[in-house]
Amino acid sequence: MTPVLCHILHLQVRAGDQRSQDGSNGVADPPSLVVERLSRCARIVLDQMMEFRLLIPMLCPKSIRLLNTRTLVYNIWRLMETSPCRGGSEHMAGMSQRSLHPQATDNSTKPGKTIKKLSVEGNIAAGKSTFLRLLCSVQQEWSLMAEPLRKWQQVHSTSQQKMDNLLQLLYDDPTRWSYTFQTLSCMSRFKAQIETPPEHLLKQQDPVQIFERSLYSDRFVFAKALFELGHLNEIEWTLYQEWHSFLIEEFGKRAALDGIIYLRASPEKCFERLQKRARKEEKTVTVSYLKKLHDQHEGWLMEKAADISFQHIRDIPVLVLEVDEEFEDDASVREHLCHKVKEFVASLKG
Ligand SMILES: Nc1ncnc2c1ncn2[C@@H]1O[C@H](COP(=O)(O)OP(=O)(O)O)[C@@H](O)[C@H]1O
Ligand SMILES: Nc1nc2c(ncn2[C@H]2C[C@H](O)[C@@H](COP(=O)(O)O)O2)c(=O)[nH]1
Repeated sequence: MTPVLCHILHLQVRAGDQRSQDGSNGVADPPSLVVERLSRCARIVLDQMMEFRLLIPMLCPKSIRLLNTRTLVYNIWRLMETSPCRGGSEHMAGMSQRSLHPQATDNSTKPGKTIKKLSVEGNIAAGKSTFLRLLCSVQQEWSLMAEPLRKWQQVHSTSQQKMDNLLQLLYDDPTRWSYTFQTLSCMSRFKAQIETPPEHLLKQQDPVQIFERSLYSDRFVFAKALFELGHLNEIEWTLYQEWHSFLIEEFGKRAALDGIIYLRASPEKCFERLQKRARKEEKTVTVSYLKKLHDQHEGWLMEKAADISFQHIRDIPVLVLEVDEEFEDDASVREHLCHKVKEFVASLKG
C-alpha cells in the first residue's frame, strides 16, 4: 500500500474516531468498517486521486458520502499540498505521467500552434450530437468529442462485479443520485478537456477541438438546476462548488475554452425530439425539467449571470445558433449553420 493511501486511511480512521467520540452524529461508522470499505475502493480512489488530485466521494457508501466528504476533501487537499507526487518524484511510478506532466505533450510546446477549444452546449435533445455529426462530416480535420454517455450508463462496480446504469439511477431517484452523477459527469468532462489532444490534431495548421458540453455546463446548468430543484442539498452543492472551483483554479489554462457554440432550442422542441429519440432512461424527463435547464442555459450564456464567479468564463465568446428549425433534411440550413461555425472559429484568437 502506498504511503499516500496509508495516510488517507489513517486520516479517515481518525475522522471516524473523532465522530464517535464527540457524538456529532448518530450514525458514525466504526473505524474498522471505514477501513474495510476504503480498502475495497482504495485502488480506484487512488487512481482517481492521482488523476484529479481529489477524492471521489461517489465511490464511498452514502453514510460516508454525506458525513465525511468535507473531511475527506479537506484531508486530500492537505495531502496534495505536502505530497511528494506534486512535483513528480519516485511516487510517480505506475501513474499517468501524462496527467502529472501535461506540458511534455501539451501543444504549448509547439510554438505558433495553439489548439482552439470549443464546446457545443444546449438542452437535452436540442440536437448536439446530430450537429456534431454534421460538423464531423464537413470538417473532417477537426477533433470532435462526444459526451461519454456510455460511461455513465455502465459504471463498473469493483466490489460487486457488476455494471450500474447511473443515468437510470439518476432519473429514478434524483435526490439520491444527483451528487454522485455530477461527480462522475464533471470528472469525465475534466478528463476530456485536459487530455492530450490526438496526435493528428497537433500536426494541423489550425487545429480545432470541439467538446459536447463542458465542465462549465456541468456546474452552471445541471448542478445548479439540481440544487434549485432540491436534488442536491446545501452540503452537496457547497462541496461540489468547492472542488469544481478548485479544479478550475488548478487546471484553468489547460481546461479553458476559446469559444462556445450554443444550440438554442425551445424546451417544447427539445421535448418533442427527446420523445422521438426515446432513450429508455429519459422516460421521466418532463417539459418542466427541460424549461429549468433552458433557463440555466439562458442565464449563463445569454444573460451572463452574475453568480458565475469566474470572469474568464463569462468572457468566453458565444455563438448562438437557433436550432428549432429542421436541418437533418434541409441542406441549405445545414450549410448556413456550418458557415456560421467556421466564421466563428476563424474569429477566435485561440
Ligand atoms: N434540427 C433538427 N431537426 C429535426 N430533428 C432533429 C434536429 N436535431 C436533432 N434532431 C433529432 O432529435 C433527436 C435528439 O437529437 P440529439 O442530437 O440526440 O440531441 P442531443 O445530443 O442534444 O441530446 C434525435 O432523434 C435527432 O435525430
Ligand atoms: N444531471 C445531469 N444530467 C446530465 C448531465 N449531462 C448530461 N446529462 C443527461 C441529460 C441526458 O439525459 C443525458 C445525455 O444528454 P444529452 O443532452 O447529450 O442527450 O445525460 C449533467 O451534467 N447532469
